[in-house]
Amino acid sequence: MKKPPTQDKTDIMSRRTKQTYDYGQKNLCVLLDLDQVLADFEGHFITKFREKFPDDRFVQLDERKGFYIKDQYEKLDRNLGDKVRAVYIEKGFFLDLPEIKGAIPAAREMAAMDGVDVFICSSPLTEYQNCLSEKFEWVEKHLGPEWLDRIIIAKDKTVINGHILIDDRPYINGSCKSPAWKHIVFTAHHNRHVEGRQRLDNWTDGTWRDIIEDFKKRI
Ligand SMILES: Cc1cn([C@H]2C[C@H](O)[C@@H](COP(=O)(O)O)O2)c(=O)[nH]c1=O
Ligand SMILES: [Mg+2]
Repeated sequence: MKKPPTQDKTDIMSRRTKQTYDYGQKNLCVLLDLDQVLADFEGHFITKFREKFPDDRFVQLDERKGFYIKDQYEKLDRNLGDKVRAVYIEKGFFLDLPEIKGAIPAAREMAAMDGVDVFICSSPLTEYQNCLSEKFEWVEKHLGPEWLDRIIIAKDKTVINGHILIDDRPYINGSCKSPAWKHIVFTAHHNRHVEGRQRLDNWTDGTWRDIIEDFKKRI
């Protein structure tokens, strides 16, 4: 465990987070996914897909099943895969994602809680050219520049340290078979068929506070 700083309060790391030092107390480290937890990827996708390809078939949100939109559209028509991809690799797609209702005030309140550190943990598209910088821009625009230091970009979230990961992707696999975090599934249309998981259904009914308080007692 890191030793407490001697006197230098300008140390960059101590400004970034309520840093955990070895004072005998620990902060709860919460990892928040971005797409479909803070930002409405699926809703925005349908809007843009229908604008761009008005004559094509599409999947209503309440018929979504499975994480990858592309896979489900390809089952409808195998030519739709490239069109799906064209929608979310387009410049501006990630920047223009609307907020998930209540997510921004909840993230701010969570980050201000005593004994809690919050990070945004997001996977980029392999076609990163627009997506990567726009994720940073989105966070700056919706949460503010001070959150830029809290962004973790990782293709493989299993290697990231933290106590909780709130993420809509129901199965998060990677090279670490026993990730440090407990996965709380953030409910989305595509994952509502998945059973037997601890969930957070929304940011608006206040249940997120109970989850955080519960985990604070456990660390
Ligand atoms: C639904 C869906 C998502 N993606 C991409 C979009 C994002 O870059 C990541 C999701 O990242 P997260 O950190 O797990 O939220 O996956 C995609 O390529 N195709 C899809 O259908
Ligand atoms: Mg997600």
